[in-house]
Amino acid sequence: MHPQRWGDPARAEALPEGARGLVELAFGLVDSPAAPPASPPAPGIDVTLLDELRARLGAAHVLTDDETRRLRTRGKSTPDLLRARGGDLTDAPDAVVRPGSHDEVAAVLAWAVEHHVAVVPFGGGTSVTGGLVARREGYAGVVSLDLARLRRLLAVDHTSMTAVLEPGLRGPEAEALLAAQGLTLGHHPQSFEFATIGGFAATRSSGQASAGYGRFDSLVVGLRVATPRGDVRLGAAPASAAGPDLRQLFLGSEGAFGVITEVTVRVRPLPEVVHDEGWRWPSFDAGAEAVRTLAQAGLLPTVLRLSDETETAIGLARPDEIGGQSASGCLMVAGFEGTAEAVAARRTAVGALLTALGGEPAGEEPGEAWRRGRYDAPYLRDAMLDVGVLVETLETATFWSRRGATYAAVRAALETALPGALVLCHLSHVYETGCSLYFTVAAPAGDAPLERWRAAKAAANDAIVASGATITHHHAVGSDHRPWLHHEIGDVGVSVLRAVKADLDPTGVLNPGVLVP
Ligand SMILES: Cc1cc2nc3c(=O)[nH]c(=O)nc-3n(C[C@H](O)[C@H](O)[C@H](O)COP(=O)(O)OP(=O)(O)OC[C@H]3O[C@@H](n4cnc5c(N)ncnc54)[C@H](O)[C@@H]3O)c2cc1C
Repeated sequence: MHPQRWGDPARAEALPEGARGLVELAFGLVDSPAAPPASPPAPGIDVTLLDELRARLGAAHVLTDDETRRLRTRGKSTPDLLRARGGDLTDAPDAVVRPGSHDEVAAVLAWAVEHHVAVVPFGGGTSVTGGLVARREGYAGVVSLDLARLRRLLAVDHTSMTAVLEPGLRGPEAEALLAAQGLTLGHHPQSFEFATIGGFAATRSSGQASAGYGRFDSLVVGLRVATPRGDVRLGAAPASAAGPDLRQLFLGSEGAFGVITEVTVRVRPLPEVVHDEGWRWPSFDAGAEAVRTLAQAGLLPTVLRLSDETETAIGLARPDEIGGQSASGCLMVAGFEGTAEAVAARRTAVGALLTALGGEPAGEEPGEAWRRGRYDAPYLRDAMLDVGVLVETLETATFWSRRGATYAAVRAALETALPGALVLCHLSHVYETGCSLYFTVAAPAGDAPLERWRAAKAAANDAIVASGATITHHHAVGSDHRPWLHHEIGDVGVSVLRAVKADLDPTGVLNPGVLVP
């Protein structure tokens, strides 16, 4: 991972020529290169404490060099990138520890409790909500607990169609191990190439094919978690009436309740056929009604996303990448995966319903173009930052009856806070009862981009909670959304979270300042 940009350093690129003209027209171009990579502050932890850990894990797995710590500093939100580009590494951990087993994770937690050191579980480092920035005050130091050595496929049950994965496996690594067994997990968030199995579980991630495969939390059937109070194993059966489902306490717990060391997931056969296609709608409202109808008819494709008018127009301005012939209306992408027979049957049924609802088929190219470029947008964000354009995303979910009001309220909040901004939205992650709304914002970065974005994001968060929607559908709470969580779960909900935290992590060493208000 690049320390100041998204993804593979070899793929860092300047803004493509076609997009450059568009950006210049909309915002102007201001050359804004990143500062040369800075050194993090010297480790602020007593070195003799680290020697204890070295004796347990081996010296090679307790690291304090600048490069290793730089790569474990914060996540990959635009504010994180802006701070890294400006040379601000003040949140760097004092050390990076890399346990190689569940027992070594437990040993690190015992050490942290004994010496009151804050521990930040680290998967792929792709958090966009400040999930990797622990509060430092009052602690003897902060260590990043990197799960990169825990990356095995531990077991496969072909009869029950489950697999046990270690948390440090990145998306492609997990898929490759499963593919060798003829299986797939089907979880493809945009951060797929770098994010990990443990991170997906700890944030309740949702992938681009969630309509067909389900959100990550719905794929999890079992968990093993190391907590400062001991080991927890959950998921004895596919379903259970043995009280509240405690797996749900750890899904989305963002490293604040324990470290997830094994994840048992539901798996599916590798699809025989993958087919993508586009549909055009006269308006976002018309397309959204069609999506609702599909969801409520039980006729969802595997992938389903609908861009609003602005996102469609921007996408269509670069037809080589997103596809389509007309800049008007809204583009829907539908993807189908499965056996040849199942895909054919579903395509026929979905196509008939969409046609009856007024959709116009746009052929395969828009869908195929989306699939080709589905992991590329984050690289474009860096290229935009290089020319002085602030780009960031945010997301929420709401019930169908409030979709229009939430969309309008968030859009208005962003446009008011950032005059001249382009606000794009797509609808994805669809349910019978509602959907998520995913916004992309582009605006001139100006002199104080961090402060301007924070104000805009706060306005959007206020609009989200005022409209009764969730503060996050899949990016998690982290430290960024924490001030808004009580609006969603109320005083009693907050005190339940605090009670769980106090019981599992009585000295508060796990990710302090993240999730729990
Ligand atoms: C460009 C980009 C695109 C993205 N697209 C999507 C998307 O499509 N869908 C989506 O859901 N999210 C998306 N995200 C957000 C992010 O990728 C997800 O939240 C992802 O699940 C984080 O996984 P990770 O392994 O990188 O976790 P990290 O960022 O390393 O950690 C995230 C949080 O989980 C905790 N954690 C990590 N591993 C463990 C563990 N084993 N046990 C306990 N706690 C742990 C961390 O302490 C932290 O609080 C995107 C982010 C970026 C930057």
